[in-house]
Amino acid sequence: MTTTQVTLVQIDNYGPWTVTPEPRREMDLQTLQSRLFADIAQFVGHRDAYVFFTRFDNMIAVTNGVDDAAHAALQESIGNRYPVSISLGTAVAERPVDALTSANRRLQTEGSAQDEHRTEVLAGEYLAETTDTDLQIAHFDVVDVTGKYTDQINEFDTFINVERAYASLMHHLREAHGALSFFVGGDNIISVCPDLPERAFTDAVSHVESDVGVELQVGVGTGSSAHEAGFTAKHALEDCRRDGTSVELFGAPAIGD
Ligand SMILES: Nc1nc2c(ncn2[C@@H]2O[C@H](COP(=O)(O)OP(=O)(O)OP(=O)(O)O)[C@@H](O)[C@H]2O)c(=O)[nH]1
Repeated sequence: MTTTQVTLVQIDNYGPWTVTPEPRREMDLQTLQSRLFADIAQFVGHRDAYVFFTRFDNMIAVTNGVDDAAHAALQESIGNRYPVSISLGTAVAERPVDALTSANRRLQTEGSAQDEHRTEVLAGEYLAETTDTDLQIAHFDVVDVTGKYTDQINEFDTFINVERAYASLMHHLREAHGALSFFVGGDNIISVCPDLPERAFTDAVSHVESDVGVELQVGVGTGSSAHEAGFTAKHALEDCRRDGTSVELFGAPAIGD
């Protein structure tokens, strides 16, 4: 059984800030958002956690093994260095979407994302201990994106194909299994999953191919932290590339072995 600790990162009262005293230059907002993401990624990455940029004003992190003191330190450091502050809600559940919903609710019950008095909320629960099977992470990518898209058609049309595959996959895994999937650049999608069998990934790949005509491959890993699960998933994806298979589970014997 998986146990996912999710942290919702929300910039406090960001909407009003972006237009006060008048609308701010868009590239200044983009710079702030991407630097904030980079800072948070570096902070949690050093603790073997993952963070995904999602909408940038809200980011979703998988923080198994990261305790309340570390969350408080991150919040304090951002507050000291940025013109905005962040609130953090954390929760633990078997299914990633359930952990996120609980984490989110902790902030929602404290007030609105656009309430100037609701700032630097730090509310949550943290895993007391971790085990090697707490997290299952799947790393998907498009089979031969370079040959089929990048070297053939213009960048925007390549982007449309990758985004359509992402939309199809994220909906399918969210509805069927309560998994959370994130586009992470290039042709890569990382899914934080509950404990799923190989069949679920075969079905997901088939679903995307029949839905939007994009062929995916996926490596699946497990671990006590997002880094550990994600890193084994990357190795499993290398097995797909080497063997021409569409699904590989790290450590599972290959069919025919
Ligand atoms: N975030 C992330 N991006 C990656 C990773 N590996 C590759 N990419 C991105 O994906 C793009 C395409 O690389 P590949 O997936 O290796 O290329 P491909 O042509 O699809 O080749 P195959 O995956 O072997 O079918 C690269 O330009 C990178 O932007 C990774 O591990 N993480």
